[in-house]
Amino acid sequence: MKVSVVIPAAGQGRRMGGSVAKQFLDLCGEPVLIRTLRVFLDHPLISRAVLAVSPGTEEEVRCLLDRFRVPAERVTVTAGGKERQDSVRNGLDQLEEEWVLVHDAVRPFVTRDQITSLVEQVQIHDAAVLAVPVKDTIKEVTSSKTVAGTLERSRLWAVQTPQAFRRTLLVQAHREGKKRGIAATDDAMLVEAMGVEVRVVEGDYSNLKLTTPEDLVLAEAIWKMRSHGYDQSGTRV
Ligand SMILES: Nc1ccn([C@@H]2O[C@H](COP(=O)(O)OP(=O)(O)OP(=O)(O)O)[C@@H](O)[C@H]2O)c(=O)n1
Ligand SMILES: C[C@](O)(CO)[C@H](O)COP(=O)(O)O
Repeated sequence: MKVSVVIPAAGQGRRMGGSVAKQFLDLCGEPVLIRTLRVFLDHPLISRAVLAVSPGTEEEVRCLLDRFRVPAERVTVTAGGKERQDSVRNGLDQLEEEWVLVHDAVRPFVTRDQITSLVEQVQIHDAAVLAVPVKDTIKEVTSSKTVAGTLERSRLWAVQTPQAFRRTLLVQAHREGKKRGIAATDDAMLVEAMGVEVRVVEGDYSNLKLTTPEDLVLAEAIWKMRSHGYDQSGTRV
């Protein structure tokens, strides 16, 4: 069974601020991107990874992989695009494996078991995403900042990555989404638009997407917690 991963890593990190794109920031001694990449390359089910990076930085990223001794023969570096959706589509063009995972470069805390669960589920359902139940009450708000309504929290999940798909399905979903002008914030949205059911696999809240500065503080705490042998619930593993 062949499974590959596309890692969109071409973002600018505008919400994070600073001069260095957040995927290249140091996380306890290694760049975020390297830490994320290692989880997949160390997984027995993952054959290879495609990194979609800012156009023109491909060689710089290859040097970074070399510096951190990432096995280059299992990583293809390609140009990303204007939006995350474009970067993923470009990454997909480099693949031929039957199954594909898509995972944000800035989510370094995905676990081996979560990847295994997604691979198991995608082979049954063709599409599967990692998600956690929402903890806050979510309201729809008008442009004039008044509440338009409150969503039923018991039905709301915060979807993360990895998101796993039969590759041909995701390629078709991206093609149709582009044709229809769908601006998708995740890949599952494009598959849903085709009327295909997407399976939800429960993850955990430590699978943080580094987005704003306070996430860096959380990331360091999560890394240290895991390095000292504790899982996300604080239980010694
Ligand atoms: N054109 C883009 C935009 C985003 N990404 C990647 O998609 C992931 C999730 O995107 P996000 O957290 O929004 O990253 P940025 O777009 O960099 O953040 P911002 O919106 O704050 O600029 C990140 O790994 C980012 O590098 C990408 O590959 N190509
Ligand atoms: C794909 C994603 O991580 C799922 O939660 C999220 O939609 C990415 O959003 P971003 O604005 O591109 O970070």
